[in-house]
Amino acid sequence: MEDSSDDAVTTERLVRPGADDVERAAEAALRPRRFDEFVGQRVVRDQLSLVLEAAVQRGRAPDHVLLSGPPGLGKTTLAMIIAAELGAPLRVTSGPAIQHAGDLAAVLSSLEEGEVLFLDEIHRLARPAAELLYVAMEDFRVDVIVGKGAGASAIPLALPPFTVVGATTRAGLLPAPLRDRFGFTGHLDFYAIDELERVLVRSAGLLGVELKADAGYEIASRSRGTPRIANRLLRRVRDWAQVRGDGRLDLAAANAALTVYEVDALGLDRLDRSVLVALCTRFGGGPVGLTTLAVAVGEEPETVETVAEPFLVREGLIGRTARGRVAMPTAWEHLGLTPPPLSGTLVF
Ligand SMILES: Nc1ncnc2c1ncn2[C@@H]1O[C@H](COP(=O)(O)OP(=O)(O)OP(=O)(O)O)[C@@H](O)[C@H]1O
Repeated sequence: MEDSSDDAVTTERLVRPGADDVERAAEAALRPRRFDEFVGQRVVRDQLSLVLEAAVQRGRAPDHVLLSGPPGLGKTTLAMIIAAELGAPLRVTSGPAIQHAGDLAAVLSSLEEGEVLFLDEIHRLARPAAELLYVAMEDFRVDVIVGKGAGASAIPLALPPFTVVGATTRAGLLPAPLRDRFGFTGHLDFYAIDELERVLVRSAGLLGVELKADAGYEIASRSRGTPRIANRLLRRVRDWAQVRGDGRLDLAAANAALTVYEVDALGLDRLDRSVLVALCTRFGGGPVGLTTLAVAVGEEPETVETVAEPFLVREGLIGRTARGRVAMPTAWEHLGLTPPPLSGTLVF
């Protein structure tokens, strides 16, 4: 299939895990529709398919499902697959989209029997909406408030059975009573390189391009364990091959394209590298405070902390200590620098 929604070229960083609406539209064409197309996450997939199959056999709506994990790993995709496997309609909304409990009451009271309600970023639901939701999940009822002030009264409205699929990047932020209403919780982990290679082969097929195995490996290893990033890099390599190359997605094209887009062998981009370079060359590997480090790279501390650091810490390139950020031995190695004699000694 040709990718007609071409294409979410954005000025944001290429290796960010999240996506805006434009990019989500481009992603839609590559989204797996059934479990057998969904690569990796074998444990969650097996457990979930059992939950669904059992519910289908009983002719009942399955337990509510909570999916947790970092952005871009397939939570929305799984929610869509759940609805497809159940043959049920899917309603999509998100915590931030629901401003008031009344908004959620309106959604809930219009659900059809068996419908799947996907609530993205469920941890961002305001407390009154969260309270309304867990009553609805447990008792299949919403209390509709009629009137105002002292004369207001609650009229219980029965709801047909439905299934909530909640997605969150921060499961720990969910109020305990809401978390307890989910009969099944699945945690999605970062993907291995060979799994991302499979994602890429599938996506290349859907985009109607041939991806050479070595190019697939190269793109996968720069994709930070995240299918969304893998697909995004694939689209940029395809651009390069079309405009500057001979159309083939081979290793040379992958390397050249990812050099143009400044995504290095580990999947670090310019911001990540400038943090590492500043830490190693200007502060001798640290420890250095976040604010000082941010000034050195010309960014806000929040940007360094939330955009660059999570991956650098996850990859063991930098460490956070009580006295500030430190470069780990792998950071020096990655930059091709020699650490000073005492660096790597952590003082916690
Ligand atoms: N297991 C997978 N197999 C194949 N493709 C995948 C898989 N997981 C995700 N993708 C691809 O990555 C893209 C992003 O996935 P998805 O939107 O489901 O992530 P998410 O976890 O919901 O992210 P967010 O938290 O930002 O909403 C999808 O469009 C899909 O094409």
